[in-house]
Amino acid sequence: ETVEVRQALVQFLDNIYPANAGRDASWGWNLSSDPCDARWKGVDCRGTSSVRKIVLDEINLTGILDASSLCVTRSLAVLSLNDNNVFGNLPEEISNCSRLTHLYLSGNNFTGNLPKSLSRLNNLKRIDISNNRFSGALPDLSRISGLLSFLAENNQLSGEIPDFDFSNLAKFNVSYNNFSGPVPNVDGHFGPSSFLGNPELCGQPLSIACPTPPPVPAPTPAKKKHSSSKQYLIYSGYAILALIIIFLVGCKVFKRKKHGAKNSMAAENESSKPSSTSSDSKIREGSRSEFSIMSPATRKSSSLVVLSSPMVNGMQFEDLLRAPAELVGRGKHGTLYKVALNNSVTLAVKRIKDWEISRDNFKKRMQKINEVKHANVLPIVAYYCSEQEKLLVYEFQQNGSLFRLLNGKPKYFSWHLIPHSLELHNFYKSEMFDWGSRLNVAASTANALALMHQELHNDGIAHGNLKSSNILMNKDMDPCISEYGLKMVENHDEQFTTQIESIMDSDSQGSKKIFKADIYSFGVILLELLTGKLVQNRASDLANNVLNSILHLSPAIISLVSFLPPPKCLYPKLTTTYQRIFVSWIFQFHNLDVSLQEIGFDQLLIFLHNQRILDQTT
Ligand SMILES: Nc1ncnc2c1ncn2[C@@H]1O[C@H](COP(=O)(O)OP(=O)(O)OP(=O)(O)O)[C@@H](O)[C@H]1O
Repeated sequence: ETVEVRQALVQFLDNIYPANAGRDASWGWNLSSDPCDARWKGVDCRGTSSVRKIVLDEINLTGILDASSLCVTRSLAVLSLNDNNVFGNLPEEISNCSRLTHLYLSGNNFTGNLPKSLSRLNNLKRIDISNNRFSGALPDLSRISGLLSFLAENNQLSGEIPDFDFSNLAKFNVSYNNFSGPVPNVDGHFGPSSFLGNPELCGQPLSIACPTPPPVPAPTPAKKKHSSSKQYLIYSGYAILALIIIFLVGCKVFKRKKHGAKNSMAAENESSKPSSTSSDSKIREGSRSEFSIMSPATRKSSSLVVLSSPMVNGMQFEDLLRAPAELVGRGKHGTLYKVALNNSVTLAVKRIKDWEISRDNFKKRMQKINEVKHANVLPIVAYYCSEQEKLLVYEFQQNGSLFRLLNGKPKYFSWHLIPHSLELHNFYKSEMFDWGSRLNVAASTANALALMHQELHNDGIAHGNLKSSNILMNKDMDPCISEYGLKMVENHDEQFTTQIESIMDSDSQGSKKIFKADIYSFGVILLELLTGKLVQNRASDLANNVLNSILHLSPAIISLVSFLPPPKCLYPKLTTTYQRIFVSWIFQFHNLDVSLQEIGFDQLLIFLHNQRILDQTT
């Protein structure tokens, strides 16, 4: 180890076990020896020259955990301090130990909140903080997609239990804390013993039923994130839809009263329409049927445009209004409802929020998008636009999204391409989302994106919000890009844009940025496809775990990714940058210490194969 690491480790031990507290000189842990060569007590370097494990269990440590010093040791994967008397907080700086896979702090006197930064340790597989005095809410550890165990019993933690991915957890225990609210859906994976001793916790698998929530009025934007309960979402979905329906039906009744029967559905027939604005005319020219739900005076501001689609041939707005609707989810840019029409067609209706776009521009935009067809882009079935409301209608895709595929509801597939460990590999083997399928998703999405970009470049319409939940799997399990063009460049958050600029050549201004943002986002999807891990916090995950390591890559290694489809079928700009990211990610992700310069391509493949990293592909 370097002198800097040695110094930092000595500092760490001085803080957690002060020299005057009776520590044994034979332990090493001094500046004159190397932690690996001299085998410092509790240090394991596993045949390499860098510290991988520090295990200091049951040795009466009586100080504080100095994470700033500890995490100078970048290679640290396992930290175990079980059954000591370590006190104070778990510091935010623990997130500097970015390769940490196992964190065992059970049986100490830790106090205070768990640091939010814990959720950035996305290599973590096992966390044990049981039998301490931690308090406050849990950070959102559901972001750590490879987590196998979370043990936090016998603390003073409070708030609601976040929605972990319980299907992936092998061990989970939060008993004897102060958690409140409903137990998240554990899908039968864990019994009551994991939750006992939290007096304000309710719902399955505990025997205390939760109070039934009263029907909730339409939530205001400020309230929207406060509920995590599925039931609440469903109720509020019904409430919102009921309000929309009442509003729209009210408008229709008003229109009928005022103008008599002649206006009621006359506009349904295109030929019978009165003259309208140029944009309305354009829409009719494009073989669409359009009908209004407002009085003629406001018709322009509130019409459902049904685009030509055999699936909903003859669908009328009333059909949409009458059909039962279910709230599927709330995204950053709106709410999605599943609407079942009575002719067994199921639609997805996206209600977009806070999009300040004029009615005409919205229509033109939808029209342009609709003109470009690609088998891997989900077509818009219909749209609706008024001052207050924008709705987009798509065919509902029963097979869910790529996000879901990768994040593992077993109903579909496992999220593991490259198994994190043998146990998980075997567990999920039967329903693997195989490498070939992933390449198909990557190539089809790239081709579709390339075409959309090419055709819509002059109009400045990029996707704007490309991510794995917007890649839907159609009935043949082929990917379809959904919600193309629903976000404009000015809506991008600053951090995201800065991140994009830092990795792309910075020749672009204004609307070009959003095309680059798509390419960046596509890279994120590739990473997720390759690793099976979510890249949720784009800025930090990518910066910390991926992009930094590109700098250390030997160009020869790039050829490793020859298992990708031929470059011509991928979007050309992706080939170099993302292949580099791919390879570096493999190394980062699996904590591999190999000298990239010294190892040849063939050897590398064998090495990765032996490490069970490429066993899907080689
Ligand atoms: N046409 C569709 N068929 C089936 N599921 C869909 C369809 N469109 C979206 N979904 C799914 O519904 C859920 C909610 O979608 P929504 O677009 O509202 O959220 P999001 O994609 O997470 O966020 P954002 O608002 O940023 O796009 C997501 O899981 C998404 O994959």
